[in-house]
Amino acid sequence: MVSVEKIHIERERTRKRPRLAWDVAPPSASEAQRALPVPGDEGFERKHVSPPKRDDDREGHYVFNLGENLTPRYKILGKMGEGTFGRVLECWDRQTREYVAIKVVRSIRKYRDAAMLEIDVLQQLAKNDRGSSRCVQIRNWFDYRNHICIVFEKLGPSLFDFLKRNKYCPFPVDLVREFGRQLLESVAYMHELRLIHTDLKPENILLVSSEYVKLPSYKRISSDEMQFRCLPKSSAIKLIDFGSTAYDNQNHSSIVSTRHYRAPEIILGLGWSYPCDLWSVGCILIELCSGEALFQTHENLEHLAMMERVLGPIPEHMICRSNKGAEKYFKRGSRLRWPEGAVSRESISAVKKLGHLKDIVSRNVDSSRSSLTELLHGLLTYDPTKRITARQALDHPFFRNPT
Ligand SMILES: Nc1ncnc2c1ncn2[C@@H]1O[C@H](COP(=O)(O)OP(=O)(O)OP(=O)(O)O)[C@@H](O)[C@H]1O
Repeated sequence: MVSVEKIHIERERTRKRPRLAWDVAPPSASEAQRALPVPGDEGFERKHVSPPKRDDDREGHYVFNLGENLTPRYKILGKMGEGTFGRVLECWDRQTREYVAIKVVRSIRKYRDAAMLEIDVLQQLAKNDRGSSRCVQIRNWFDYRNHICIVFEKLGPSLFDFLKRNKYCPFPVDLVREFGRQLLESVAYMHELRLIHTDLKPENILLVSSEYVKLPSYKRISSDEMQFRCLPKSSAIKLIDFGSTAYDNQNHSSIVSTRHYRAPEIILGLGWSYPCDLWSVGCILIELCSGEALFQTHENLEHLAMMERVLGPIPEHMICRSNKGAEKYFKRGSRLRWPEGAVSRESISAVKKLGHLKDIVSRNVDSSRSSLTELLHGLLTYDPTKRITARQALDHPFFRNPT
């Protein structure tokens, strides 16, 4: 069995291409159905023929045209996203008469194997779900022309898509609280099943609905030009992308997570477990409140320097245990080689620009400042053994006593 470790690619911040017109309403169900015969009809398969077999592109992606069939059952309506593993297509399911999102995995052995692991995780999540897991639901899967296809319920835009579309205007703190609560519920659910997501980030948190409202913004550029901001109509979210999910008892690859959301124990080579997801949640909550990623870096030493700027010194006991690769980031055993180890002046000023956690929160949040700061300190605790768990976080006053 090929593990996700083998296919793990250092996930530097490669922001996804924008989803295609996520805010444009899909064609109405009746419109899509009108053109389509009813499943089960005699000759159904003959009517909904698959296109002639074509070569995949150079990266092993399935080549398609809009309006074609992906097996006789699914009609391809559009492309919703793209990731390392494959492309996600919006399709019409002729059998269930619903829109679905189908991840068509690249026809490369390691991605096919990883997709089978993802299916296994998705089935575990579905089996134990009592309706409140807030993890995307798998509807079906099949192997089509050497591409593993995973059929999901169709969701809306990601929180990252939403922020981007809003020109990185932050979400109001009450909405961040709602997102945070649901995100932690899904993380708690996964951890109780002994699963670690390892790739939590705003791109992997999807709004359930694409509906939004457009409100005048309080910031006016000039007297005749009113700024607008969009807010989702519903705060319901679900977690996606279980392609990097690990079982607690499995052998782990040493590097996981997308760079900006990567916990210090991973960078220091100390090994990782459930707490790495909580670190990512901390980074995500700050990003939702401020509109931008907290640790905007592509490099380990700069990343650690940023952490020290926001959160204070890294505990000595963690530095002492760091692996050979991470030793070079420290001098005299326990002090960060900073700023002398910086690669550029820009890097030094990027670190300097960051403030303490408390100041970052104060700059971006009007109410619940102290309880949010306290929660974030719990999530962004360096020592993974002392970091709060998802259940403890859900019990925090930020969620229990909103002001
Ligand atoms: N159920 C869904 N409904 C709507 N859009 C979806 C759904 N699942 C995925 N998408 C879109 O497709 C994109 C890619 O999906 P996903 O992250 O699962 O792919 P991946 O290849 O595993 O990505 P990565 O490179 O991050 O591992 C998402 O960012 C999202 O925009």
